[in-house]
Amino acid sequence: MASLSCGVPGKVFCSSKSREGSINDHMHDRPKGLLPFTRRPTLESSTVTHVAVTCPATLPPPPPPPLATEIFQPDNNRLAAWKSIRQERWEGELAVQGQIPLWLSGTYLRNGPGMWHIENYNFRHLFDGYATLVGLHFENGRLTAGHRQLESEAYRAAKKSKKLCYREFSEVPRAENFLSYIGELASLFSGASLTDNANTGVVRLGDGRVVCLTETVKGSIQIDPDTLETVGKFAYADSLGGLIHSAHPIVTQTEFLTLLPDLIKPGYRVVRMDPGSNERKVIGRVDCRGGPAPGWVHSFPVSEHYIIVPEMPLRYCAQNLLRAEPTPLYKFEWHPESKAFMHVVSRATGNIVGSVEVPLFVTFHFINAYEERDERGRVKAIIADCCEHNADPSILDKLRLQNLRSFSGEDVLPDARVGRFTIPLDGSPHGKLEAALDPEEHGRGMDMCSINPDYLGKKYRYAYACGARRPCNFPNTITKIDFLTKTAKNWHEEGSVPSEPFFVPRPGATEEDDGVVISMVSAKNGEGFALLLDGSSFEEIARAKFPYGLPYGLHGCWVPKARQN
Ligand SMILES: CC(=O)/C=C/C=C(C)/C=C/C1=C(C)CCCC1(C)C
Ligand SMILES: CC(/C=C/C=O)=C\C=C\C=O
Ligand SMILES: [Fe+2]
Repeated sequence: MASLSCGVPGKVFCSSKSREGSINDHMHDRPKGLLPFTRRPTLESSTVTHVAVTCPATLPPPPPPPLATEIFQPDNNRLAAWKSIRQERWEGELAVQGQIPLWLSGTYLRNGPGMWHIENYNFRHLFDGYATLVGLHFENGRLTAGHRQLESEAYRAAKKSKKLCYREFSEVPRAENFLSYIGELASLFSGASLTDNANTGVVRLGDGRVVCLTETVKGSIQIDPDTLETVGKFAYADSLGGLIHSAHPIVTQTEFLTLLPDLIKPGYRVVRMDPGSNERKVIGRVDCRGGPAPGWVHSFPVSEHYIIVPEMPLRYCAQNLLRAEPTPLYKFEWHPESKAFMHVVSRATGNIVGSVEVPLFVTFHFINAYEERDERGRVKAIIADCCEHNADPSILDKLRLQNLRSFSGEDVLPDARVGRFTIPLDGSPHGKLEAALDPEEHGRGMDMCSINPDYLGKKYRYAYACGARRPCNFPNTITKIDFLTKTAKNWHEEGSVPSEPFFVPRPGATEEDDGVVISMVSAKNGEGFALLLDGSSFEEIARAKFPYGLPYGLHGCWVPKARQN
C-alpha cells in the first residue's frame, strides 16, 4: 500500500486504491554497479483516486528495507531530494515544533520538478521533472500543508501514453521513424513539441491570479493557491508570439515585466503586462552585441527606473535545440569570444540608456539591482547582483540527476560567488564584475536567492540564498548575506538539502530583515520538513515535519491571507 497518512489528525487525501510499484531497475542514468535508490510506484500506480477522509494519528510506514543486493549508502540513499514524489497529492495539518509567529498569515507556494520518471524511464536532468507544487498554509500559529502535481498537457500526455510526448529541458521524445522526425522538426519551430511543464516557479500577479511558469511561453499555467488545483492555461492575449521567455518575470502589485529572447534576429524584447490583463506590450528592444544567438536569460534584474538586460556568453543554440541527445550544455553553447554585456533600458521610454561590456559570467539568478547617484542626484551607475558561477557553465551539467544522486563525499560543487556588476551610465564602454563579499563566507556556494520584496530595485542590505558546507555536490546551507558588513550567517544540518530560502516581511516592519525565512528541507534520514528562520537572528524558530520526504523544489511565492471585511 503506497498511500500516505498524516502525522497528526486532520483532513487528508488518502488513496483509496494503490499498489506498490515495481522496482525501477532500468535507470539509464544510474552509475554502473549501483542499484535503485528507492522503491516507488510507477506513474500509473500513483494516479490514484483520492477521497477526503479523516485519518487517525498514524505515522507513515517506514521506507522499505533495502533489497539484499542493494548497496546501502546510509548517507546518500535516504535523501528524498532527488527522488520522484510518490503520490499525486496529499494534504494535512503538520505538527509544529517551535513557534510560528502569529502575524504569519497566508500561503507559501513552492514549485519545482518533483517527478523525474515515466514508468520505468528516468529523466536525466533536475530541470526535466514534472512540476510538483507544495503549499504551506499558515494561520494562527498553525500549519496545514500539501502537495499536488501540476496538470500540464505534458504531464497528462505522459500519464496517458506512458511515454514522453513533449520536449523537456534535456529530454526529447523519440522519433519513431524518419517521417515522424521531420514532423517533429516542424513542430519544434511551431512550438507544438515544446513542453508546457511549468516546473520552475510560481508567481502571484497583482490581480491575485497565481501562475506557474517555466521558460516556454506555453508553460504558463494558472493554479488555485488554496487547493493547488490546476485552473488552466494562462493564455497571453496579444500577438507577440515567441516561444520562450525568462523563467523569472519581475512581478509586483502593479506590473509583470519579462524578456522575450529573439532567436531569429538575436536580441530581446522587453515586455510589460498590467494586473487584470493577459496582454503583454513591448516597451523596448535590445539587440545583442555579440554571438550568433541571444544569451540565456533565466532571470534579469530591475532598478527603480531601469530594466537591466543581461547578455551572457552562454547562448541559446539552434543546433542543440534540434539534437535528440543532449550536449554537456544542453540547449546552450558557451561563446567566450562573443563577450558579455549588460544593457540598461529606461522603464519610462524603452530607450537603451547604457550598454557596456562586462567580464564573462554565468548566472541563473539575479538577486537585485539599484541605482547609484552622484552628488547632483543624477544616476551615475546601476549596481546589479547575481549568483555567479565564476564564468563556468559546467554547473549546468552538475545538475544532472545522476550527479546529484551519487554524492560520494567528494567536494564536486563548483565555486560560486555573489557577483556584483557596476554598470556606468556615463558612456564608459566597460562595466565591472566583482565578488560582493568573500565567497568563503558562504562556503563558495551561491544560488537560489531571495530578498525582502519591499527592497526590489532599491539599495538593500540583505539577501538570502543557498550556500555550501564543503564537501558537497549541491548547495546545502541557507545563508544570510549582509552586504554592509560583507559577512554571512549560515544554517546547516548535516546531509540535508534546503530549498530556496524565501523571505516574508513582518507587516509593519521598519527593519529590512524583520520577518521570517521559509525553506523546505529534504533531510538526510529521508524525511522532509518546513523550516522557519528568524530573518534577523537567523535562528530557527519553527519546523514542521511532513509525513513523507520532500523532493527538491525551485522557486516560491507568498500569497497573503485575504483580509476579511
Ligand atoms: C527548471 C528550470 O529552471 C528551467 C527549465 C527550462 C526549460 C524547461 C527549458 C526548455 C527549453 C526547451 C524545451 C526548448 C527551447 C529551449 C529551452 C527554453 C531551453
Ligand atoms: C539549483 C540551481 C543551481 C544550483 C547551483 O549551485 C539552479 C536552479 C535554476 C533554476 O531555477
Ligand atoms: Fe530559477
